[in-house]
Formats: sequence, structure tokens, C-alpha cells
Amino acid sequence: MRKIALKILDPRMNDFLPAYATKGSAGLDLRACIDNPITLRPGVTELVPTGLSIHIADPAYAAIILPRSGLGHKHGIVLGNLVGLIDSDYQGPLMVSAWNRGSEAFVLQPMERLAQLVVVPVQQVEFDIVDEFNDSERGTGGFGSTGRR
Ligand SMILES: O=c1ccn([C@H]2C[C@H](O)[C@@H](COP(=O)(O)OP(=O)(O)OP(=O)(O)O)O2)c(=O)[nH]1
Ligand SMILES: [Mg+2]
Repeated sequence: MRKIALKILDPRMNDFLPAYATKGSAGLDLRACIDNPITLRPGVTELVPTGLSIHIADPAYAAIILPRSGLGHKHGIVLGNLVGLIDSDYQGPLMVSAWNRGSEAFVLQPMERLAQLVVVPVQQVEFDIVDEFNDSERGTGGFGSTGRR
């Protein structure tokens, strides 16, 4: 497995190091490293610290922060930025933008698992400026051009 540098910013996180829940898990759960419960009223977005920072270092990787499906589906707790992107050179605290898109208040408890981190490969590119593209099967068709069925 690939190693990534991890800083523990809050000593409570020593007992909650991010780990894959099962052998096949893609996501590492991120916890709300807060001192007191936070009430997320409907429509509200709060930036929540995770008590951790990572330095991926290799530009061929990034990490994304995704909602947990249970919180999102049952309680409306998703991400204010929809998806968080962690650059390989980012060294600051990992933060989760928690958005209550639901219609009921949600009380976020200290150290509760709030979101998940997925490390993904990234291909950086450079551009080759052209006047015309080579033909492709799709061409410029998009936004439903292939129909619905
Ligand atoms: O949910 C998130 C999203 C981003 N970040 C951190 C890591 C990322 O590398 C950095 C910048 O994120 P992004 O590039 O998405 O934000 P920006 O608004 O473009 O800010 P910047 O000008 O700092 O790039 O913020 C988080 O901690 N949590
Ligand atoms: Mg940016």
C-alpha cells in the first residue's frame, strides 16, 4: 500500500486514526474533530475540522472528500462544496464543509464520522494547441444527444 504523510493536529485523533473499514473499502472515514456538538440547521453549512492534515506529495495522486451515504441519504448531511479536492501539495488542515441540505436540524457529535476521503490517481496534462481535432465518434454531441433509452 502507498504511504502518505499524516499529521495528527488534535491528540484525540490518536485513538481514531483513519483506516479502511473493510479490506475492500475505498474510503477512509473522516471525523468531526470538534469540542462540542454542532447543530446544523436546515440549509446551514459549517466548516468542520478533522484534526488531521495529509501531504500526498506526489502530483500523480490527489484525494477527494465525499459524503457518507447514510448521512447524506437519511439526514441530508452532504458537502457544501459537493466534493472536496485535496491537492497533492496541500499541507493544511483537512476540513469538511458540512451542509445540511435536508429539512430537519442535525446534531453533529464530537468525533462522529462525517465524510470520507478517497485517494485517487491523477494524470496532469499539458496542452497541445490545435485548430481542428481529429474526428471522433461523438464529435460535438453531448447533453443527451444519444437519447434517454
Ligand atoms: O473539502 C475540502 C476542499 C479543499 N480542502 C483544502 C485542500 C485543497 O488542496 C485546498 C484548496 O482547495 P480548492 O483548490 O478546491 O479550493 P479553492 O477555493 O480553489 O482554494 P485555493 O485558492 O486555495 O486553491 O483546500 C479541504 O481541506 N477540504
Ligand atoms: Mg484551487
